[in-house]
Amino acid sequence: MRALKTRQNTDETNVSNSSHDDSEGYYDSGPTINNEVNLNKSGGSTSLLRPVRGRMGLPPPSAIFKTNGKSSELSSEEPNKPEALIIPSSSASNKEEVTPRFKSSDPLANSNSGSKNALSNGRKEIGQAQKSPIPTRNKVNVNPSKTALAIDKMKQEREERRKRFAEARVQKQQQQGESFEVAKYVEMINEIRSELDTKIVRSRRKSIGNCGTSAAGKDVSIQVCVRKRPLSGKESNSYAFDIATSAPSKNRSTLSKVYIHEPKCRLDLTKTIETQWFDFDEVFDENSTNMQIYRAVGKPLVEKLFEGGNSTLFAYGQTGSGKTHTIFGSSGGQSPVLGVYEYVCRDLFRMKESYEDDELTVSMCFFEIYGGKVFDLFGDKASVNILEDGNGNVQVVGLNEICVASLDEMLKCIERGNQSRTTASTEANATSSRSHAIFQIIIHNSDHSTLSKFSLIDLAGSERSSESGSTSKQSQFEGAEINKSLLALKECIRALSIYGDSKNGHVPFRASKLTQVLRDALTGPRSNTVVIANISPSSLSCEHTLNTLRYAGRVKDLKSGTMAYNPGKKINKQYPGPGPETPTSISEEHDENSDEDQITLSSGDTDSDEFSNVKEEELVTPNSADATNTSPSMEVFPQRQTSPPKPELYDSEKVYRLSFKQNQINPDHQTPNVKTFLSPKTVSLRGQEAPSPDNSPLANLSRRVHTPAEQIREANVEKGSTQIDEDIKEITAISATPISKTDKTLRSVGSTNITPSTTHLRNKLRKPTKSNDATPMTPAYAVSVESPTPSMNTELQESLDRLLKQQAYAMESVNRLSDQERKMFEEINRTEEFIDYPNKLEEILTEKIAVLTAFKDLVAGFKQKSRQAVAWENLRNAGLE
Ligand SMILES: Nc1ncnc2c1ncn2[C@@H]1O[C@H](COP(=O)(O)OP(=O)(O)OP(=O)(O)O)[C@@H](O)[C@H]1O
Repeated sequence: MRALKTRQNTDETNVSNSSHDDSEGYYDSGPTINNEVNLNKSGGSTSLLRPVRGRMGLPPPSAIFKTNGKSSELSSEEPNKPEALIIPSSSASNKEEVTPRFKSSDPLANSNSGSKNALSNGRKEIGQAQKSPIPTRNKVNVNPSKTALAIDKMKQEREERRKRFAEARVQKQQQQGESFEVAKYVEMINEIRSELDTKIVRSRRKSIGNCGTSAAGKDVSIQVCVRKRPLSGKESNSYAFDIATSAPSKNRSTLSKVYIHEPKCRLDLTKTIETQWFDFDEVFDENSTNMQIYRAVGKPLVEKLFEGGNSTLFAYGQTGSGKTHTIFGSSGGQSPVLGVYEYVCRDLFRMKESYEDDELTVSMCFFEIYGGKVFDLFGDKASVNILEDGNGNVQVVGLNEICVASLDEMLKCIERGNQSRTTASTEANATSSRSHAIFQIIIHNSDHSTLSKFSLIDLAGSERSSESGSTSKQSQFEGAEINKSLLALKECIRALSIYGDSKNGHVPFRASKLTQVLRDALTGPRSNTVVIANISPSSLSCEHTLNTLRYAGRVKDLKSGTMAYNPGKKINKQYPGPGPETPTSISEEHDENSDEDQITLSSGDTDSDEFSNVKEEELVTPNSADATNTSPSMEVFPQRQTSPPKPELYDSEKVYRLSFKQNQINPDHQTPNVKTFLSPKTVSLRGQEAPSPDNSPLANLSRRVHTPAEQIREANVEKGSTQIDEDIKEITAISATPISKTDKTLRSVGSTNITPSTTHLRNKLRKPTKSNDATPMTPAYAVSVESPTPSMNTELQESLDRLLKQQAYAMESVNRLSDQERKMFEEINRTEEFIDYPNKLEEILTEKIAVLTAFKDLVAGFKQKSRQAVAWENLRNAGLE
């Protein structure tokens, strides 16, 4: 406080303080007298000198005063001689400003601190004047003292601290909310998984082996696999949870499945899990290793090389899903992980040795496609061109092709090339590949002709621009290029699966550099392709995971060949209902007219009896050893499928839904191609007698699973209901009785009669009622006013008009709300689906309360006005106005 006061006084006297305090801690030593600044501002000459005595009775030090540039010295040897202040003669205001503080000839008589400070300042000024004989002119620089600065700093720190605490509190609340939601979702997913454990339906492959036959009669082999990586630490920390369940096939005669449990939040804030499944040739879970993947899908490709077939293995998936980890391994972490490429190289050299007689030679090239350009990773990232020769063969001109004689040599070269890759750190991945990397191993015959080619491709991540978190032009350009090339690749693969090769139909290889360079790898006489769709299990990446699986599904979803099997459309036709002989009850419509059902079996696959194939379907347990255990429970997926399949869902894709509100599940109500997946809890509920004869949605509220937020909401609704009842009572009490009867004064000027049709209003608020009750609410209040005097009449009439207008508006709102309400109940009755009634009711009631409160205020205001009017009239009558 003292310091502040000092500062205040300092300001008043325009003393500019220096930086350090005196011994008392609130004086600043070394002030510069700026009196002259203030004084000289007025432009007048010095006309008044006022005495200021030193504190503690000490004689004031001598001081130098400036009067319009002239200085005069006061001697300290004259103690009674007053110190001087300079007041410009021409400024009366300045005189007044300074005079009161030095009015008393003895400043010690001034007991208030302000005076003391003024005195002190005066002394300091003088002292300073001694120290600084030549004060700076026109310098207005009020520096706060150290203490004041310290206080300011403390204040600032305190505010920051509070802000931090508030933020932490909000964050904690959010986290608690999130963790609650996560726990609920995880619980539901686990419930589904436990069901799946015993009831996974596995589709049988139509052919065994990799080869199929295209519509054009060519051998086509495309295998599509899915690899799920483990949840990363970063994802776990951000409340992500595992939404992917892999159900690998136990034998090669059945397809594997991957289930994606998509967390959903409906408009009414209900949490649901929608489970979709996809069939693939292989599904690798989070515990699978690169070696297992190589053994399952890589090794057959290497073997094919020595038979003269081209092999291509590429990893596709969103950024950070593990493509590079799969193809090139990871060098980070405690133990480096070998990529599939290394296993390929090892096996290739091992197998080559067994072909000694053929004198095969191995060469390799490594390049990347970045931003639509090709760069040689074995040639210092030199840009190379892609050209087509006269035969239509694609040549990468200027690409280094290194001949290698040993495995070590090969691995070293690859490592060097790998280090040249374009990577960058993005939000999703610290070492994100920004390009498609293509590593090719070429096996030459002894006459240097090419026997076969193995292409290992680490594709750039899909969804690049959104995932990278960058909005720069560069990243957008990268994203566009990547997605363009990925789309082109998919289209080429699909076209190849139909036509066999580009001679029988158009295969859009020229659509991108990626497809151009992969042309010969994909179109060789016996080309074999394996697509590994890498997925992240994180709930935060659900959308991307589904996109990846759809992409992979499209690649797999061929009209002919190995992957042409479409279980979704065939099963139901063969198994119309559950029974002891029927192993599954998945209900899907069989479209007999659809061409897509005509499966061309691969060579060697003689099983053309689709019915018998379906019979062999198994129910297997993904996590148990007893993979072929058939389950008699056929009622898991109820069969009521009369509508056509949902168009946006792919054929191989199935959807289940598990609702958070388990008692609301109606198994008979299904949207097309969507199954309600019943949890055990639901089943038991359904098995019981109806818990309440009242089937209204309100009756179901008590049986719901409530989140804390919902409980609060419901409490509010209850509060709202009570309040609205009270409001109605109050309005009724206010307005039902004519004011003229209750107010004697008013009777003398007229009467105001407000009659609300409360019964009607009550009925409206007491929904639910019959859905056909569409009678709109008529204005419920009739107000009439009579006033004896014309002046009163005008005034009253005006307020009455206003009131009536507002009343009409209020009634209109009530009517509108009632319609909404009615619609809501109609919807509930029609769909029998759960609708979060409390939320909507709360909304409606809140609005109604607002309307009624406003109306109540209006009535009160009007009554007040009427009373005033009456009072004025009485006064006027009494002649007192
Ligand atoms: N199966 C797995 N097991 C353990 N860690 C994995 C697995 N798959 C991926 N990872 C880890 O996840 C991170 C991202 O993987 P990776 O770099 O391979 O992703 P990517 O799909 O190549 O991404 P981008 O497209 O951005 O290059 C790496 O740290 C990697 O080690």
